[in-house]
Amino acid sequence: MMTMTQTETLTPAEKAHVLLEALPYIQKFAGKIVVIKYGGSSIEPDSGEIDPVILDIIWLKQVGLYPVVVHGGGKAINRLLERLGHQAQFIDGLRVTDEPTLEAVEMVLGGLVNQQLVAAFHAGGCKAVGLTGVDGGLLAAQKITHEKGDLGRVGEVMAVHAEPIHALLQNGFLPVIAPLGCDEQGARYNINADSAAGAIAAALGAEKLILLTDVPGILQAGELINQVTPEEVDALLADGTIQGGMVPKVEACLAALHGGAQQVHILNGKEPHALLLEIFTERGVGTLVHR
Ligand SMILES: Nc1ncnc2c1ncn2[C@@H]1O[C@H](COP(=O)(O)OP(=O)(O)O)[C@@H](O)[C@H]1O
Ligand SMILES: CC(=O)N[C@@H](CCC(=O)OP(=O)(O)O)C(=O)O
Repeated sequence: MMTMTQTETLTPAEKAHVLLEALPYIQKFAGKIVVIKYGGSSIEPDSGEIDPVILDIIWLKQVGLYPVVVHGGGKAINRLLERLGHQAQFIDGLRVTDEPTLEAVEMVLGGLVNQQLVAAFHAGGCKAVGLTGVDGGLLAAQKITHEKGDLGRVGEVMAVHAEPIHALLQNGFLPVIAPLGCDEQGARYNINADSAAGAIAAALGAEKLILLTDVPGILQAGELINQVTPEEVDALLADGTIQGGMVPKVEACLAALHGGAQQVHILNGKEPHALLLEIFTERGVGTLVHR
């Protein structure tokens, strides 16, 4: 966040310029849906300060965009599992989820992290409503079959029933969605948050999907890749440049593009106000995944 000292170094004309520079972007994006995935690696709950990411999202909403937040919480789940003496295990960035792990996942995603975020929005003067993909049948899921092993209660999104999101947006609420889902028999699943965000962005035909994480974007030999096509993503997956938690992220980007989202970005949520800089200035940050 810009401090008083920093803003005082700008002349009044420079301050006005900063505001005016945003005008065409506000005009372009007002009324449009922007799905923001807030990664567990960049969420720092209870840090004592208002999170700049929360402020940015409130700003987007205030100037007429329709943000939809999908959150992760992988690190917080790991912390709870550690306290319970349960070992966390991943295959290609997806958590192997046995029954006790599913309980921990539901407590952390549907409870702790979701409510921390909703409360933080509330403190910023923004009406947010927390829900999971189980609520209103939002995320219809089925068990994932993975070639490298049994992932247990991990689901893939088969359909998005977006009515609860539209109902909240139409009534002025910011949806804050935890990535859980269920099937028609009522079996509940742990869904990777990037995958959930990609499916939701596709279903909403979002103007943008923005994945916030703890790295500047897709890196190759330590260098940021500014723009990448689906074909280039396939090559980066095949040669092992993209691994671990970045795998579901790029797959979510491709699914969102394929499903009709207009622009897809991966940004560093720890870079102050990366969201505002990406949407409201000419300065592109992070990696743009484009057709
Ligand atoms: N090519 C790559 N570029 C950037 N990050 C990568 C790449 N390959 C693997 N990663 C890993 O992916 C991580 C981001 O995924 P993840 O830890 O799941 O974040 P989040 O919790 O924000 O979803 C990075 O911190 C990095 O360790
Ligand atoms: C199946 C699966 O891996 N689910 C994730 C859901 C949370 C998540 O994706 O959180 P981040 O975005 O912080 O990584 C998990 O259990 O960690």
